Amino acid sequence: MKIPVMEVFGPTIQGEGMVMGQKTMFVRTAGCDYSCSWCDSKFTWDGTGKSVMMAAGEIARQLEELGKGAFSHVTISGGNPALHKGIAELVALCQEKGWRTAVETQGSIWQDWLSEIDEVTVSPKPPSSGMILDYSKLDAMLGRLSSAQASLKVVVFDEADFFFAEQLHLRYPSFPFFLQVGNDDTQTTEDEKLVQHLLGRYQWLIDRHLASAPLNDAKVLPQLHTLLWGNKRGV
Ligand SMILES: C[S@@+](CC[C@H](N)C(=O)[O-])C[C@H]1O[C@@H](n2cnc3c(N)ncnc32)[C@H](O)[C@@H]1O
Ligand SMILES: Nc1nc2[nH]cc(C(=O)O)c2c(=O)[nH]1
Ligand code: SF4
Ligand SMILES: [Mg+2]
Repeated sequence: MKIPVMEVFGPTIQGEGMVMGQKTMFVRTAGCDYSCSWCDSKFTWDGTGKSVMMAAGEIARQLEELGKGAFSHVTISGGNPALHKGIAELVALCQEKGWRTAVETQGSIWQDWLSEIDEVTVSPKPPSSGMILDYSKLDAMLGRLSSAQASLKVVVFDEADFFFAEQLHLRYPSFPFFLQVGNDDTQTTEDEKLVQHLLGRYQWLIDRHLASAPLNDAKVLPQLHTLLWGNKRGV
């Protein structure tokens, strides 16, 4: 079963969440069941990007060509990769080749292949996104994943988002929990200004976190790739 692929890139470093700093390749699939107001990857679902239908074998070959043997980890992101059943074959192929796998998803759709992923980042969307979380779907997904394998990551832009994060962590206390700085200017090419602005937002999120008892065990992280390369695609 072919997979709609938006881009294959790397090696780069995982700039977010539970394995930040890990050298990894990226496979970015097309399509999303959400439409977050601040999505930094709108081109995967708003019609401005072009996807290609690829078989798992073709994707693996492209990863090998780009990675030139200097990688051992593949991250599948999107859009929502959990829209695509065909990713099962890609995951199996990565396992055969000895590559660890990670996925980025918002937690709205289950696929059996998620059980096979080494690091699943589930990123439920806070109020500022404009999306409404279906807790029953998230309960079901986290019920099928182990807390050694999965983590929760919440992007925070404001107080309401922070409160949402606190409630989420209280509901699922066994899963490692990450707060992530929201990028509110995903269009700008003025990297210096963006970095200064995002570091300010990081400072705000840290200060907010330090005062929050429910989030004592959470970790607060920026998007490292945005600090390094701004809003550039494919890094
Ligand atoms: C583009 S999404 C793709 C995967 C999946 N749809 C999801 O949202 O989890 C990858 C990650 O980027 C985060 N993200 C998207 N836009 C962002 C922004 N403007 N600032 C910070 N993080 C953002 C998402 O919350 C998610 O954790
Ligand atoms: N370097 C890097 N790290 C990332 N972590 C999550 C990403 C994503 O867009 O899903 C991403 C990305 O696009 N680039
Ligand atoms: S769920 Fe992820 S890819 Fe989909 S719109 Fe939201 S941030 Fe973008
Ligand atoms: Mg991204």
